[in-house]
Amino acid sequence: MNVSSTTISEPAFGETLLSAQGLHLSFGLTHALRGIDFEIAHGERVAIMGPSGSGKSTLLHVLAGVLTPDEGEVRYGKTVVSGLGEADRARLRLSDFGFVFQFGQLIPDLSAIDNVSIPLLLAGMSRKRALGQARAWLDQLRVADHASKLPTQLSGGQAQCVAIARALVTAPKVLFADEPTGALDSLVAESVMETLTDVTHANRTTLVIVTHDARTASYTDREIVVRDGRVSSGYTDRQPARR
Ligand SMILES: Nc1ncnc2c1ncn2[C@@H]1O[C@H](COP(=O)(O)OP(=O)(O)OP(=O)(O)O)[C@@H](O)[C@H]1O
Repeated sequence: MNVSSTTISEPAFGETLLSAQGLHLSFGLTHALRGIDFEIAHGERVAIMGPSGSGKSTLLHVLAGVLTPDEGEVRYGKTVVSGLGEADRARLRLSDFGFVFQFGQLIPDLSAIDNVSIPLLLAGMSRKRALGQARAWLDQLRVADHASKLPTQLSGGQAQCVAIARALVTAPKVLFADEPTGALDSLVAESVMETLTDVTHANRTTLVIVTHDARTASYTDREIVVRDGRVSSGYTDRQPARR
């Protein structure tokens, strides 16, 4: 069972799924986004890169409908996300988007498998079924052996893989990740990125990842570089380090 109710009629693999047009956003006197345009295709894995304070996280939040731009438009399929009210954006995030953060933000008192099953239980799935699906995702993320451990008993990389499993368990169309490897040492970061890009590829999940780390970005299909709230030097297309 897929708990997500698809909000959009899904564009074909490779067609535009998410687009930003003329995005501007200020926080008081800080003009964080100063006119951002790009498109992301269904199934693409994209890294948003740039120096500290350039607007990467703000852009991710606007794309995901957490923040609304002052000017411009975010489209997800045919839906103008930036035109939706707060409640509709919250519904869209729950049904179609998944989120991973720098620190996994697992619930400390719950085992890995219970953490992963939470979104399914909240969506009304039976506990038995939710645990079965959670275990399958832990398996895909290569951490099924650690299912019964508490977050404090997991390594940083294992915890991040559990957090990714939790973000994917509802089968989101887009996974947004903000510095998912930022707290990991470089070898562990590579292993997490390899798993993350393999799993999103296998499930045809579009991946939008904010990172300032070139090695992390190298696992994606394309980089969008942001400087001073603008997309700098167009796009960098390349073959990802791993497929
Ligand atoms: N809630 C907020 N209130 C005020 N200013 C903010 C807020 N969020 C971001 N900013 C400002 O907007 C600009 C862009 O911030 P943002 O967090 O998007 O940058 P970033 O590229 O993600 O930085 P980092 O790599 O350091 O996380 C910065 O000048 C920041 O101080």
